[in-house]
Amino acid sequence: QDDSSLENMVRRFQDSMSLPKRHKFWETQPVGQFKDVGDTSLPEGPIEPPTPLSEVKQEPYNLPSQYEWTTCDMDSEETCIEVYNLLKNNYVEDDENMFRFNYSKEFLSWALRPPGYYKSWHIGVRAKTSKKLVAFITGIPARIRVRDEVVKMAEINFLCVHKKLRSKRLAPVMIKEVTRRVHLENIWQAAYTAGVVLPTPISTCQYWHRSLNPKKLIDVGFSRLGPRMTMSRTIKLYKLPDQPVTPGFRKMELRDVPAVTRLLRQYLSQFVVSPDFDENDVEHWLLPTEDVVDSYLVESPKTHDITDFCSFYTLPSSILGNQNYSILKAAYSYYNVSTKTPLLQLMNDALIVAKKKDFDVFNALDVMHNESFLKELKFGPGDGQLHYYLYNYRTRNALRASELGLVLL
Ligand SMILES: CCCCCCCCCCCCCC(=O)SCCNC(=O)CCNC(=O)[C@H](O)C(C)(C)COP(=O)(O)OP(=O)(O)OC[C@H]1O[C@@H](n2cnc3c(N)ncnc32)[C@H](O)[C@@H]1OP(=O)(O)O
Ligand SMILES: CNCCCN(C)c1ncc(F)c(N2CC(C(=O)NCc3cnc4ccccn34)C2)n1
Repeated sequence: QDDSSLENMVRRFQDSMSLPKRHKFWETQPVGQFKDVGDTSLPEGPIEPPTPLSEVKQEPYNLPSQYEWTTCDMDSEETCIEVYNLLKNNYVEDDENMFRFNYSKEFLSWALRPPGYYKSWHIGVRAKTSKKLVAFITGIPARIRVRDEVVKMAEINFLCVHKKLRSKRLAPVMIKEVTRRVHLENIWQAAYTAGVVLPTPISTCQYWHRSLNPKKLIDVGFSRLGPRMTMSRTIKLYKLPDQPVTPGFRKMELRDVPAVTRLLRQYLSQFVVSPDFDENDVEHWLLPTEDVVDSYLVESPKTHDITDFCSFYTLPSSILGNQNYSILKAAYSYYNVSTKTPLLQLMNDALIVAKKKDFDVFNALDVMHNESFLKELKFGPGDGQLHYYLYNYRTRNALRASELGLVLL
């Protein structure tokens, strides 16, 4: 029996005995370790000091002999298609394998090319003979504030190993390689989220879903008909007005970038962890891009001040094995700011425009002030939890979801 299947047997046994899980890789990494949880003597901040650049490993980590590293040029349409197809067929699924994320090519191109991005952080693994892309991991640079410290970090995402190459310990090699390439740019911290528990979350959030097309959601098994509910009663329950109700509610435009940046920076300063966006970042991340990100603002009809902002990104899921539908069109709440319009009303307008754009469901995490509108706007709690992590940065203790002002894609 090769090592990995023995490893899997051991893991299944451990799980069945609910023994504390070993994290052979993560226990070697500068991350909060489970054994240290609650030890308030450990200071908040970097866990390890930077290494002198001359001491950073210059050559890539070793892969199994039949594979080779490749840098994925996301400016190339051909490479974008390869990355899109790898993720479409092998990326995150729900626990019942009914859905799989289907990030679009345009979305991936947007998500991976923010101001100051490094091509070398878009890392692929190919089979040497077929040249087939079989694994992927990405980093993008971000300035993340933790309390009063603004830290240059890498946001790590899109870790994916082809289904046929799972449980071969390829993921740790991918992670070490992206870590090495980030170190070469003199960056020593990272931020990432995952649906799985690893050493050690800085916070854990709950997903909430607001039905926009309840008939389709029930048909595909995303939701179930409530007790004592008929389909027509359910459709009526989730019905929304045809137009937003807030006077001055309109799409964001390029000319709004300075005002939206001021509004967002001020609003995000109240959270313990948040991005430190400048105007270039706001232009990239929040200017509307068709089928990728939508953003709206409220311009006071009287003063023409910009007083509120809301945004959501487009992340469809493939529906695995349903006769009538193949795609679930989902909107994910992104960054929202309310200073004059009640957040409840602002988010209801976001639901209205999302329904108008034919989204089936509007998802939101219970981060920032989202808790204040979720139940009232008829969101239901989801099955997935999202765990937030920092690499080589300890936080004093775990944060409440409402202390998080960071949304990763
Ligand atoms: C300074 C710069 C630092 C930059 C780096 C910062 C860290 C970035 C970290 C990455 C942030 C990613 C953010 C996202 O993209 S989250 C989305 C992750 N992708 C998916 O879930 C897609 C579907 N699944 C797969 O493609 C594979 O199952 C993956 C690739 C996830 C694991 O492949 P496989 O199933 O074939 O396993 P293995 O035998 O190779 O390796 C097993 C080891 O890998 C650990 N593992 C499993 N899942 C994850 C996970 N999601 N994050 C971190 N570690 C993970 C696991 O605990 C075990 O280690 P240990 O428990 O024994 O210790
Ligand atoms: C590193 N990037 C983190 C974000 C990845 N994101 C968006 C994510 N990570 C874990 C989740 F648990 C999750 N959920 C959204 C909720 C949901 O919609 N659950 C039903 C469902 C529909 N389609 C899919 C596809 C995959 C998993 C669940 N799915 C649960 N989202």
